[in-house]
Amino acid sequence: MFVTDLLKTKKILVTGGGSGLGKSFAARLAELGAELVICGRRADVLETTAEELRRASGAKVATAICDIRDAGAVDEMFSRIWSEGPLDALINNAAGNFIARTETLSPRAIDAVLDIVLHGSFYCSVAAGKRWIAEGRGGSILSIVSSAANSGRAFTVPSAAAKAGVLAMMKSLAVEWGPHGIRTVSVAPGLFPTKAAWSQLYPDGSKLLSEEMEVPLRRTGQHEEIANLVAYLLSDGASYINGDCITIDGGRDLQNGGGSGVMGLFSWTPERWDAFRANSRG
Ligand SMILES: CCCCCCCCC/C=C/C(=O)SCCNC(=O)CCNC(=O)[C@H](O)C(C)(C)COP(=O)(O)OP(=O)(O)OC[C@H]1O[C@@H](n2cnc3c(N)ncnc32)[C@H](O)[C@@H]1OP(=O)(O)O
Ligand SMILES: NC(=O)C1=CN([C@@H]2O[C@H](COP(=O)(O)OP(=O)(O)OC[C@H]3O[C@@H](n4cnc5c(N)ncnc54)[C@H](OP(=O)(O)O)[C@@H]3O)[C@@H](O)[C@H]2O)C=CC1
Repeated sequence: MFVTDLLKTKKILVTGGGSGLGKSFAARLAELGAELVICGRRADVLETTAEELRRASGAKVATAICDIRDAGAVDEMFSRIWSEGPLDALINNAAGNFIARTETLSPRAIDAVLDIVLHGSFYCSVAAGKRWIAEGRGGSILSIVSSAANSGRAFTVPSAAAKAGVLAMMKSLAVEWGPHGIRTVSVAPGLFPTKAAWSQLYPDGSKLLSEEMEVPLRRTGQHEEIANLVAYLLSDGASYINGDCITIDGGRDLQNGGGSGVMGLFSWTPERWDAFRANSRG
């Protein structure tokens, strides 16, 4: 659907690009000619993905091991990237999330999500923006948020709050950094199956409705569909889109608002919650 060199001159950092949706974004951007850097905490995951992408597209794909909760590590990563040439775009995709009753969350559990999603996205955005501004060059920042940023969402409250913070940051920067030629745009995905999201958010018994019935189009999203949107938004064709948030969810948010997708969780017993906690990542 796009010319094959749509992103040929672009160098793009995808945080959390080693797995899930970030990996699918990286694969599509590489196919369209972009040079990539993917970052995350797990070296083996990053290397395996980078090798796969290089083999499939012939693109230049670098990896950076970085915990984006650490502001110093983020700045070092950006200095290393810049030493080999500036970025044209940043995708704030890395995230952490899990279902829990909010009253049971420890401070560390709250911080684990807020630090990755809100602070991590903030550190990366500033690390990119200050370099672009100092050099008098433009750039684009794309953040993956969620419709919970607008509506809130029961049982994933730190994620909803953090995504709302990211969305406010993106809208604010659209205005503040627009005069520097820096564009921001957010994407709010609906249901796009990934191993991590499904194990952390949708264990058996969490839903009253089948996934398909939550979505007016009666199916979950395909990674290719959101990857194409991301590619377009980072291309020169989208050069006048600034500060907006695009929802891509088959109409799910219009049907469900912020709450009905979690109704199954209201009937969970404390034992059921303990069993989920014992089996979840982290
Ligand atoms: C249904 C509809 C929804 C619908 C919702 C739809 C909205 C979709 C929007 C977003 C979707 C996504 O983000 S999907 C992306 C999902 N991907 C991920 O989550 C991958 C990355 N996740 C992670 O790395 C981990 O899960 C995470 C806990 C966040 C960070 O790991 P760390 O190793 O840094 O942290 P840990 O040391 O293990 O844990 C930190 C603290 O968190 C606590 N903790 C960890 N898991 C916990 C859990 N399940 N319940 C309670 N508490 C938990 C630990 O006990 C620690 O607290 P103490 O015991 O006090 O020390
Ligand atoms: N899948 C879906 O249906 C939906 C997803 N989203 C959003 O889409 C994005 C991708 O989610 P998804 O692909 O499902 O989840 P994944 O867990 O597969 O992806 C998250 C990525 O972020 C990385 N990451 C997590 N914490 C850190 C950290 N502290 N520092 C650096 N990297 C980190 C992980 O790598 P590592 O663990 O190696 O660090 C992983 O590669 C997220 O922003 C999520 O909120 C929103 C709505 C729905």
